[in-house]
Amino acid sequence: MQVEQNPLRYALKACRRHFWAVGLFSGLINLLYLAPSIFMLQVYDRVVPTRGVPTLLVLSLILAVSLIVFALLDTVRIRLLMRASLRLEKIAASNILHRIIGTGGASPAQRAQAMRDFDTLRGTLTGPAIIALFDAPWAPIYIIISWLLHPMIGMLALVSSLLLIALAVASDWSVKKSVAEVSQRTSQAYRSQDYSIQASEVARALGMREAVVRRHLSERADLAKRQSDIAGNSGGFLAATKFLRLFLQSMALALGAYLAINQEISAGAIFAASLILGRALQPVEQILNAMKNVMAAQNAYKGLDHFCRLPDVTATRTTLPTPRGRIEVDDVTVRVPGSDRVLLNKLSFTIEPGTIVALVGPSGAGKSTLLRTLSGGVVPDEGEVRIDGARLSDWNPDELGRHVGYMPQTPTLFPASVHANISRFRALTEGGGEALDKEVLAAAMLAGAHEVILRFEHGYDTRLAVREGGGLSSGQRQLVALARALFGSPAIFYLDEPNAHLDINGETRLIATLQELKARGATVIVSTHRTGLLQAVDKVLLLRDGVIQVYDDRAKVLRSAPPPEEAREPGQLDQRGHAGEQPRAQGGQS
Ligand SMILES: Nc1ncnc2c1ncn2[C@@H]1O[C@H](COP(=O)(O)OP(=O)(O)OP(=O)(O)O)[C@@H](O)[C@H]1O
Repeated sequence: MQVEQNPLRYALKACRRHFWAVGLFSGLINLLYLAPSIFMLQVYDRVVPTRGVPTLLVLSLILAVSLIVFALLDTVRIRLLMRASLRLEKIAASNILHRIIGTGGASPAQRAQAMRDFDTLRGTLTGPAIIALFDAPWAPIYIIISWLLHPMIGMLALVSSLLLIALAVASDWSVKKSVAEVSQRTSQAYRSQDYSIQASEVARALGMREAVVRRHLSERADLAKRQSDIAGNSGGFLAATKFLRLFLQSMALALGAYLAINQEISAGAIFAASLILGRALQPVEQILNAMKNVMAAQNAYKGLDHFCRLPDVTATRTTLPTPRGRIEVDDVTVRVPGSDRVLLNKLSFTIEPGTIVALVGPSGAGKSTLLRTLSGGVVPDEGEVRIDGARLSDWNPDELGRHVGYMPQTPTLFPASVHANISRFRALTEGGGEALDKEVLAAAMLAGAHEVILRFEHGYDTRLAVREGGGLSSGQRQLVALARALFGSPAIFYLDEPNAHLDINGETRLIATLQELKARGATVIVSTHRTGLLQAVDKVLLLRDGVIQVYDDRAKVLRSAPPPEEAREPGQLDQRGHAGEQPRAQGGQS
């Protein structure tokens, strides 16, 4: 039997029993809905003509019991749907979150949308839309009963149902495209608004507030216009449906009266016909009322189903031994997603375990892209990266991540304590304790971050704020990120400009850290624009426009004299990776 890879479909399949039960209960509920109509029929046709009070009592009792059972079944039906919603959360949420956090094949926007889509679907499972959908298939019962009352009443019920269904389909068809467009634009607008909130300080400082507000206002005005167009359109259909339902219900009464005058049906059947027809048309009206939710759920399902077709990042892989740190890059090409623009062009090189390599080159050369590719953040379009002979895709990402110390150019710390950040949230998966504290301290000390952290308001327990920078200076963030990279003594390090915000003391300390890593036999690739770090490295890899210009021993690269026409700041590497006269002094560590 083929195992379902798509977590959404798998979870929905796992809820199949709930849905079958809800379907069955819906059938019983809809049968019991007939009780008041039958009661009315009996009262008019049996009780009134015979003046049978005992019969009335018995009928009232039967009606009361039927309605109590009806209410109980309705409660159970809602509970079943709630359970299905919880089950969906239990089965699929973890896998979807893993994909959102762990997949490289989707844009940030798609990933942000995926969980919202999932919540929309879960919400729909407990809302009125789903009840209407489950009631709709039972509408034929009412048509059959109407037919039993009289074929003409049955015909009226059938035609009325078809009319209302046609209206529902037309309504769906007329707004479907705009609803999908508006929901996409709404999420884009929220994202761009979030971004502006983050960048509001810059906007204020540069006098851009008015312009930024105008930009969002025009986005909002466009959205509001589209939303009101949709609401107007759907409102028209809804009003037409209400009119038709009330009119047809009265027509059923009129037809009943006509048939009664001709003595084709009883007096009680007149009212029963009207009630039953009303009930037959109700689900269609309910669906139209809940159309917005139904469409949102449809779009959410489509989006999420598409997202869940991306490769499963939770797939189990064979555990490989701790890597020694041999990195092979074989013919790796990386392009801008969805474009032909090449960022890294057929790169091939090998780094032996225990080697420290400086990655240099002008801005935009592709250094960060290369480090992101090595760390698995970017999947190459061609070629492959191997660690100790195994392709990156053969490693379990979490297991390999434990042996990797990656420090991105923007430190990206999480809004949690400094301790939790450095320990990579290890306490959540393996529990905290003294051993973990020791490891955190060791990493912070090796990074030269210990004294800096002790000066924070609550030391290692200082919580980073949920805002850009988390309340730390750039240099402090970089030190904490370096400590996080060093945590757990990894075998491989990818450090992206770790000295960009460090003062001269910080840089000296970083050189000592690199030397310590070398002594431990770690493999390090460190990108830098400054000459200071070069004294601690074995090799230099010069990248320009995504192509390797030079990859050789440090001594050889530095021996070749810089061309006189390329003037540069002292301490700054030139475009060919050549060093200036002296390291550039930085301001005090912030
Ligand atoms: N997601 C992306 N989409 C489009 N272009 C990208 C993307 N990521 C990087 N680039 C482009 O790739 C090129 C290399 O960028 P990268 O950040 O790797 O350079 P870098 O050598 O690290 O530069 P710097 O020294 O300034 O940090 C740049 O031209 C950049 O515009």
